[in-house]
Amino acid sequence: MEEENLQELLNFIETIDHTLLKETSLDSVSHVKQEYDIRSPAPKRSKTLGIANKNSRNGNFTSSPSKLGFDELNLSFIQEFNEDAVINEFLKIKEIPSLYPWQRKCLEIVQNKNCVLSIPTSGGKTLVGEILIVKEIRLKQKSAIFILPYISLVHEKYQSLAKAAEELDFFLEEYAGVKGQYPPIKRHKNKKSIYICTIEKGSKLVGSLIQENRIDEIGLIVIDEFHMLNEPGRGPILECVVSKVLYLKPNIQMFAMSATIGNIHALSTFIQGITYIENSRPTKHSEYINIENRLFQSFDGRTVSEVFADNLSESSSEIFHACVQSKSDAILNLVQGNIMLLIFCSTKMACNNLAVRLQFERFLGTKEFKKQEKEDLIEALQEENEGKLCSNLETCIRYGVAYHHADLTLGERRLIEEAYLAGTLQILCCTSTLAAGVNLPAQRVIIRDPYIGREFISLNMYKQMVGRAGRTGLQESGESIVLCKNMHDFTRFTAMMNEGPEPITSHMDPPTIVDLILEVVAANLCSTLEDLKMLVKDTLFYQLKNNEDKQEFLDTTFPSLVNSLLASKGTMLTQDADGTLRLTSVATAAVAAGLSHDVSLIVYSDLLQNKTSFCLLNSLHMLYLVIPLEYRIPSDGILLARNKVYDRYSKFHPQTLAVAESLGVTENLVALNVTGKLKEEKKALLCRFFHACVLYDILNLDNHARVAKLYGIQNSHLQQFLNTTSYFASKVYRFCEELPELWCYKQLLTDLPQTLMYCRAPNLRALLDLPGVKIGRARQLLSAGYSSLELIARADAKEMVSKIRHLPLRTARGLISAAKLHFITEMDKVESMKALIQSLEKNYQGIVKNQT
Ligand SMILES: Nc1ncnc2c1ncn2[C@@H]1O[C@H](COP(=O)(O)OP(=O)(O)OP(=O)(O)O)[C@@H](O)[C@H]1O
Repeated sequence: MEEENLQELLNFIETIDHTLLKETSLDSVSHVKQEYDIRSPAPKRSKTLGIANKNSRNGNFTSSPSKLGFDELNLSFIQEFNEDAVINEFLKIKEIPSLYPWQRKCLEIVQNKNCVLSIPTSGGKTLVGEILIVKEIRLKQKSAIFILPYISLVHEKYQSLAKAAEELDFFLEEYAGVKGQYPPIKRHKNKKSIYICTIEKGSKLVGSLIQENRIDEIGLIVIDEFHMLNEPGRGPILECVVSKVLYLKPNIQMFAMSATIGNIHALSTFIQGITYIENSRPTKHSEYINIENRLFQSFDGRTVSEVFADNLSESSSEIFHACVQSKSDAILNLVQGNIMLLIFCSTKMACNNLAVRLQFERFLGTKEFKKQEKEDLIEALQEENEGKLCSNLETCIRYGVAYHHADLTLGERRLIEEAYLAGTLQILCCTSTLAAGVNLPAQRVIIRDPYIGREFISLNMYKQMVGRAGRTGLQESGESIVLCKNMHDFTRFTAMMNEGPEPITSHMDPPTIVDLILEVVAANLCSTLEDLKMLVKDTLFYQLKNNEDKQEFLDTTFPSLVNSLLASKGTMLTQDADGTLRLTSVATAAVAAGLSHDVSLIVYSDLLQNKTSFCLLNSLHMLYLVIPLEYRIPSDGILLARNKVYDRYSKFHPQTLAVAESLGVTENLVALNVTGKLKEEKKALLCRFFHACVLYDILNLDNHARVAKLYGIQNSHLQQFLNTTSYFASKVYRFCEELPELWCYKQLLTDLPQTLMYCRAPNLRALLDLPGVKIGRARQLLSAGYSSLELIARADAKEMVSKIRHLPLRTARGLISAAKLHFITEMDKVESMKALIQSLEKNYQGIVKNQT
């Protein structure tokens, strides 16, 4: 018993964030708690008061009679368990006056059922998901998982829920990028958590909870953007989450939200729930299409009718004038006035060119508007980028215009988004990345031409873009205009509208279904072929087949797929004599690391191969191991300029040259690379090696801009490369942890993921840990005196805004709440540790007593 406790204590101590312990003593934690209104954990709730328990899924939340006398009852406590009170409390925190009628109705109908909610973009669906989560935590005392498609949205959600978490006393746990622990930390004092996850992390989280028999800690899974099922990469992972939960049949409600989709009923059949469709939007949206000097309007989102001079409504007259009556380019007329405008362009280059062009069209007075705020933004952007800022962007900003696309770093994009929201910028020329990943509103949305790159726009993406027009709380109405350059585009576009939303398909075909098989065998959900067949029936992939194909799949395709996993010399699965399926050690490691089966095989053989010739002269070979697969292929990933690579090679330190030599990278090869006359295999070797060199230089030269210049890489691409590599390194590390034959790598890779993640500014690591804080903002915080999370948690939002240039009040409040939450989470760890120490002491005293 003592040994177990001791081990538990040691494990626990391992999980403690050492930086925090260094930074914050126990005393200072309690100090912050007393002085800065960090709530103590809620009193433990007595079961005798009839708090909903496991059986509450049937929708009955009646309290069982209290064993306490009336006098002892705390009335506010009872109110806390009243559904309306909980909703109102949450709405108050979110500063939302009341629910829309459809939201109230939806909450009534959904109750404990699985549901797919479909409503046009910005209709208010996320709020319904959030209320369900808060109800789950407050009324049913269960934790909840919130799955979102992008890291940026996870950060946004974290910040928007931080205040509620602080006031309503629950934990927010971030599962995105390198953040998130599996299985999750068991929280002390019965406090519940909202796990805010990306799709991949959410799937792993659910898997780990099933494996540890802890899945009943979760009462609700909310999935935003459910139509992501349609994405080849992440769709199958999302499908896996749902199928695992359905197969297990735990007491978990699933609430999936989506913009309008074609086969919504197929999706609600898939999650074994109801469909809730709402077609109204809280704000009015006028939808226009322009072709040459003609204007069309759609009133129902499907059909279009032409707008003529004699049937102009008040709202359409300005657009009509801009597109039809004026002789100049429609876009130039549409950008006049002081309105919030998003202009979607098909390429990054088109965004840049348009932004530059528009600045000349803006009337001179715009330069004076929010002049100081614009200068502050420029300074913040320079701070983000080691003092540099593209001169075009700088000039555009002075006219209230900016571009926004993937060539900007995440930090730059965030600063531009904040400036737009604060009204410092009025026009953003952006690519589709903004429509999918960020919640920015607009009074007018213009689609410059209906393409994304060279592809014709999809209806789903179009709806996402125009959904930004007219957001609740900001404007009463919004308008969108698609500018078609020729009749061909116009016909194609209107035909697409007419056809209506595309149906969702499943991408979980046989190669990807293997990962599901491995996951469920690892989690002990399925152990025989028959179990697996039952599970497969719970996939969308299976359900979308016709009856004949379903039978063929179950009888032939699927069994032979499982057999192939057994047949390949037991690489992934083995089978006992009684038919029980087991994972091989490599497959177990792949599941633990979150690597797909095919990638894990490549990584495994690569690691074994490198073991025999590992060069320890410096860290270059180690970095070479964790280069993500997409950066090992010359045509993918960041393209390193060939001549720059040669220059860099010629200046390498002899030790680096020795590592190169040991990996087969010779001077001859690098010279041949300049001519481009290399075999694919050799090109791949150089591509991987020089990507490792980029990392090596970043870690040693400590100047990102210089490294970017040395290799001819864009700063934003360099940052993306670092993030991806850091994430991949964390997977490789986890993979090695599971396999004894890879023990040496485990020691070598221990700190690498974190080092890569924070290498741009290791001194800012604590600040960068706050969701959504990028390097520029962290530097600003530091120079304004907010050098630690403790100082941020203590800060006053208004004072912070006055000290930091270009910091919206909303962002400051979010930062302070997030910092406080950090301390609340750390205090929980400390309290668990204290409880463990007390139990150890008690046991030890017992032993001493027995011995004497
Ligand atoms: N009942 C309400 N009253 C006032 N504002 C609301 C209400 N419901 C939602 N909102 C606000 O409307 C905006 C859009 O709401 P929400 O994010 O829930 O919509 P959504 O349908 O999820 O949008 P998207 O499709 O972009 O994800 C938010 O700013 C939200 O706070």
